[in-house]
Amino acid sequence: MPWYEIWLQSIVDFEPITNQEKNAQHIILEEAEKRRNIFDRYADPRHCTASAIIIGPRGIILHRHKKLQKWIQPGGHIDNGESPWDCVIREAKEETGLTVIHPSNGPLLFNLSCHDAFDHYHLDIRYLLLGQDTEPTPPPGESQEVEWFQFEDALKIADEVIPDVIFRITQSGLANYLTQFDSDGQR
Ligand SMILES: Nc1nc2c([nH]c(=O)n2[C@H]2C[C@H](O)[C@@H](COP(=O)(O)OP(=O)(O)OP(=O)(O)O)O2)c(=O)[nH]1
Repeated sequence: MPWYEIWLQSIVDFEPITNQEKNAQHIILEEAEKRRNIFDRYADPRHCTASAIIIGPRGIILHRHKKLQKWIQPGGHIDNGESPWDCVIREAKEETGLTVIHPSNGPLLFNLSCHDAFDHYHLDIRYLLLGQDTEPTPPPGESQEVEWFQFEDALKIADEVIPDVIFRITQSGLANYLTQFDSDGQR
């Protein structure tokens, strides 16, 4: 995994803005120190997942997770050898049908969360992705409930993740930046 050291350094460099993020950073670094295979979902019940925080002129994408029956961001388990930043592009495409990209200066780590997930425990690494202003087209088999939400509506419907994420979007000035795009995602 040639990208592993870059990933690890990005977790070390991450600047938490909430206690939840700070605790998650601590847990992920502790696990990474113990073993290198934290991306392998079959190696240990405690493993990394990756999530896509997709934002665009219409706000943020959420989907109603089929098993959880909760509105959360797209994401999932990381394939063997895949980097978390490639994983989020793949999962976003598989779960929403949208074309999404990383910001022009590279993958942007945006939130960390450790949570119970059925019989395992996720160390979830969340990246900001940019989506164009088009309708989601989830393929058959995936949750058909995928929608753009204005940030204030996302706060009402989604779980605990979204307040931290929207706080970071607001703090960074990204919300203002997004309003400068037209419906094709062009400046
Ligand atoms: N299971 C679960 N996932 C969560 C929660 N909160 C949360 O943000 N997620 C995110 C983390 C990952 O991005 C994604 C994991 O979804 P998943 O367990 O269905 O994984 P998957 O898409 O790879 O599907 P599968 O192969 O396990 O069926 O959901 C939660 O409370 N439980």
